[in-house]
Amino acid sequence: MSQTSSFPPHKIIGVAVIWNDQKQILIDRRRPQGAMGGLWEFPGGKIELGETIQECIQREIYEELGIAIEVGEHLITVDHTYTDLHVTLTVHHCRHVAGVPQPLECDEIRWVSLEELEKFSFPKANIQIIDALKVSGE
Ligand SMILES: Nc1nc2c([nH]c(=O)n2[C@H]2C[C@H](O)[C@@H](COP(=O)(O)OP(=O)(O)OP(=O)(O)O)O2)c(=O)[nH]1
Ligand SMILES: [Mg+2]
Repeated sequence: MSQTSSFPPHKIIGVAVIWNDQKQILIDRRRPQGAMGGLWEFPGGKIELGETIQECIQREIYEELGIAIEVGEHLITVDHTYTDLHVTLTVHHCRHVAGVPQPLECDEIRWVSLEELEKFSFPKANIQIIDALKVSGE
């Protein structure tokens, strides 16, 4: 029998950098319990079987925040290994289209400018995402 599982487990995550018309980005704070509890992140989640990354991002954002977005350009793909988890974060620029964001699966949400991102604590893998955003925003 073939063995396909590995350690640490690998999660493929679609991640959204959602922009509004004021050039602000939507970030959310993970719930205190569980992995990376209390840290801020860009909303997103695990890809499901048969889904494209774009479909995954659109679905996750509707589930987590109740809003409609347009998924745009790819920003960066980050591979990062935490102690017990390997993640591939595929990050796209997105545009807020409709609905008021609600913290349906997180603790808190905020619209922030690119400069303000520095003030929030993100997981380690996000350093590369934030650097890429700064470069693309220059
Ligand atoms: N959404 C998101 N996840 C991130 C970011 N940075 C980062 O390291 N991660 C990690 C944290 C989690 O281990 C993983 C995202 O998984 P998740 O827990 O939100 O996804 P999910 O709800 O679909 O998965 P699950 O808990 O049902 O297994 O990626 C980020 O900016 N946004
Ligand atoms: Mg999530």
